[in-house]
Amino acid sequence: MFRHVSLQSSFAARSIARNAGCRRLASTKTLKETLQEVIPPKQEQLKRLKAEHGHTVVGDVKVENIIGGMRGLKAMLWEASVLDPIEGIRFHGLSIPDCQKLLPSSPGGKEMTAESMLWLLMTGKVPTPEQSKQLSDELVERGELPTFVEKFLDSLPKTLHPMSQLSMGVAALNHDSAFQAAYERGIKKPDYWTYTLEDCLNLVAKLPALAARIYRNIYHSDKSIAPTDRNLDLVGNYSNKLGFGDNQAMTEYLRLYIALHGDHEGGNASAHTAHLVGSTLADPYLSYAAGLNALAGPLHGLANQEVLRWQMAMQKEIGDTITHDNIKEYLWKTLKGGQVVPGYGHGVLRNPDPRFVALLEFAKSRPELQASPTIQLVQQTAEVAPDVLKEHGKTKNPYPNVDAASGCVLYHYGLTEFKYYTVIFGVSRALGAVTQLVWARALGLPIERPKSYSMDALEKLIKN
Ligand SMILES: CC(=O)SCCNC(=O)CCNC(=O)[C@H](O)C(C)(C)COP(=O)(O)OP(=O)(O)OC[C@H]1O[C@@H](n2cnc3c(N)ncnc32)[C@H](O)[C@@H]1OP(=O)(O)O
Ligand SMILES: O=C([O-])CC(=O)C(=O)O
Repeated sequence: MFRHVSLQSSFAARSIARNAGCRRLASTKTLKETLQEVIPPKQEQLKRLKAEHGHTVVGDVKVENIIGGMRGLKAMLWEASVLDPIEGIRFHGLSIPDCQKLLPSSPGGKEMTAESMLWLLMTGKVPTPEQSKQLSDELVERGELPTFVEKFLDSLPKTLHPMSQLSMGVAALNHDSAFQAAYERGIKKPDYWTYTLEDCLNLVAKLPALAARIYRNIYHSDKSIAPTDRNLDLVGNYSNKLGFGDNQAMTEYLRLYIALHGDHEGGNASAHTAHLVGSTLADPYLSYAAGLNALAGPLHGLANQEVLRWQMAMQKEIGDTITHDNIKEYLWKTLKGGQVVPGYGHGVLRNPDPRFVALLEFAKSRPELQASPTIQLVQQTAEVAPDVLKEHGKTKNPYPNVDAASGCVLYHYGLTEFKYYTVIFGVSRALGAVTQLVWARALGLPIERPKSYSMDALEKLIKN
């Protein structure tokens, strides 16, 4: 069903893969040193594009784009990943299986680490295991929360949604923003990116402690949180702090989940929001807090919570004997009730989401997950829903997206509080959002300000 990989992206992937082989032997440069190396040629590329092609037309703007949520408009610069409607996401040209093969894992594990994905997104290069480990060590050093943020989180009511708590906690971290302080001192534009990088690394480093504290506060009233283990990677510590550190399979799943959800080009609502807010030179904490608020919508990241809620309701109604026919009936009931089927459809993808495929492959590789009724229901639903959605006739993409699968493994391993699931997505999506913030400042991108029209003004424009 998958279209052949485009020549350009397979060429990029082969060349990154070849270079990865060389670099593994050679480079011990830090992330910042690597960025100092890769930023100048990109700045030159942007200058060239502006000078030579500033007026080249690459698409039309139709009225349907304007009234259809800007769907299909080629209107943003985003370096780290590009989404193909059929084959899905590529990170600097690398597909998900490429990344699984090439990106370093943690000692004793098989899944790529968040640090190695962050390195790839930021630099376009595959890190050596030493570089990935060195970035882990750097993040561990930066990972403690300010005491006032801990107290602030502890004071919030348990009934406040975990995503609201995450967004408020991230916004509060701006108390110590290096970018904001430097801006107030009066730095020059070419220096913006280094202070932005400083904030971005601090943000990524502190997210596990922040997100785990929210989980423990809401769902485990004893408030005990594991201390940071300096030998572990970012996700190893996150899993520990959540209380799942003794479950190696769960920790590996979290590594895969967090690497895969890291970036999905620029136009998705969370990434775009963080980019838009960042374009005003609001610091990375405020920018990403805004992105998290977009992620908390049920048509976007919150869908992973909705999938489990919907699936539980289906299980309750159907009972123990689940067949394709009664799943089909439940799907029709949902659609006829005027609701969307969570975990299906997509703004850009027109094929099953390769992230959904990768997460289900993980489940298929472990016997205890294969036997899980929750995971079996996800698989059975994915066998039935596309035909129902095609017959329903509205959805442009009747196939499962990542949210259809992401929660079921968490649920099986005992993280059953599904209102928390989007927080894990929020820990992950920071990887792509902060990468763009660093690059937007390094490239000197301007404040975002598209032109809008009223319907009357649009009609006038059409007549003219
Ligand atoms: C990580 C992520 O954000 S992945 C997406 C997570 N979201 C979900 O899973 C929620 C369910 N899916 C949806 O609501 C949509 O498919 C979206 C929001 C993801 C994409 O929206 P769009 O780009 O507008 O989709 P599309 O162009 O196919 O929509 C056409 C129609 O089909 C409907 N439709 C799309 N997906 C579904 C679905 N899963 N179930 C029922 N109807 C759907 C739309 O609501 C729309 O109806 P309308 O004409 O009455 O307004
Ligand atoms: O790309 C989108 O619009 C939604 C999505 O899958 C993501 O952000 O991961």
